[in-house]
Amino acid sequence: MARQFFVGGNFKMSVFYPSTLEKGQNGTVQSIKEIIENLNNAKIDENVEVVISPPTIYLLLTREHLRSGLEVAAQNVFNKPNGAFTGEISVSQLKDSGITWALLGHSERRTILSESDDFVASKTKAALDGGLGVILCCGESLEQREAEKTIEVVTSQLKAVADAVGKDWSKIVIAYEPIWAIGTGKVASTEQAQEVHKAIREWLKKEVSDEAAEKTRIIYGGSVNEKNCGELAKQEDIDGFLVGGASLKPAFVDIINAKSK
Ligand SMILES: O=C[C@H](O)COP(=O)(O)O
Repeated sequence: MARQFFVGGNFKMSVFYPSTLEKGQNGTVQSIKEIIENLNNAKIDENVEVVISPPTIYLLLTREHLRSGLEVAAQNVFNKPNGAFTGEISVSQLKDSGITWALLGHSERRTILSESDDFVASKTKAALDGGLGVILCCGESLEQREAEKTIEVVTSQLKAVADAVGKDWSKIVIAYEPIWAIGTGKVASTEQAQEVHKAIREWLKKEVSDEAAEKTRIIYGGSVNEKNCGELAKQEDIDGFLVGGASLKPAFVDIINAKSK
């Protein structure tokens, strides 16, 4: 069964857009409007599922201006339904605002904010229970890769989620993002990426179900750009991309259309 190609744009804290800003600045309301307008006017392959993830403060603005058919993801969500949790945002608040996805387990949150596998898993469960789709990130550090622990690290991150959510992975998209490739310009080779994606699919088959292995989209993230996306998109187990820096540039559209180029 063909899996629908999926491309996510993770803006992180930035809304940098080359035509409006100097590099290093975070961007403005005007910058995000410009990015959205570019996407709204672009010719996008209708077979691709596109989800963009702006900083929290711009979620509503993005949803309001982005054309229908393109979805919006929060870069985080809390694992409790309501209460006194300063600074957090709930699943129901996202749903109420028309935000249909959450991006969870990004390595920047795992490392800088010390999010554990179990915490990521509990947030994934809360998001799924509340009806959101989840882009679930996993990936190894350079040290772990050099110690040949890549598959062990990635599958243990995924196992924590399987323990929490069980067998229904229909609303999870797995983003494999080797930490050493994020924002470094060092993209994983097509062989390196395909090898890990294949191993993740085998893990899904063994630990979750045949159906999850067959249907779950496994996307690649880490220095994806308009030049390297074509070869990566041809790999059997690469079902799309999670794009950071390049999602803030007009060429993001070329990455979205990588499969049909
Ligand atoms: O979530 C996206 C990844 O961290 C990749 O970021 P990057 O494309 O800037 O390397």
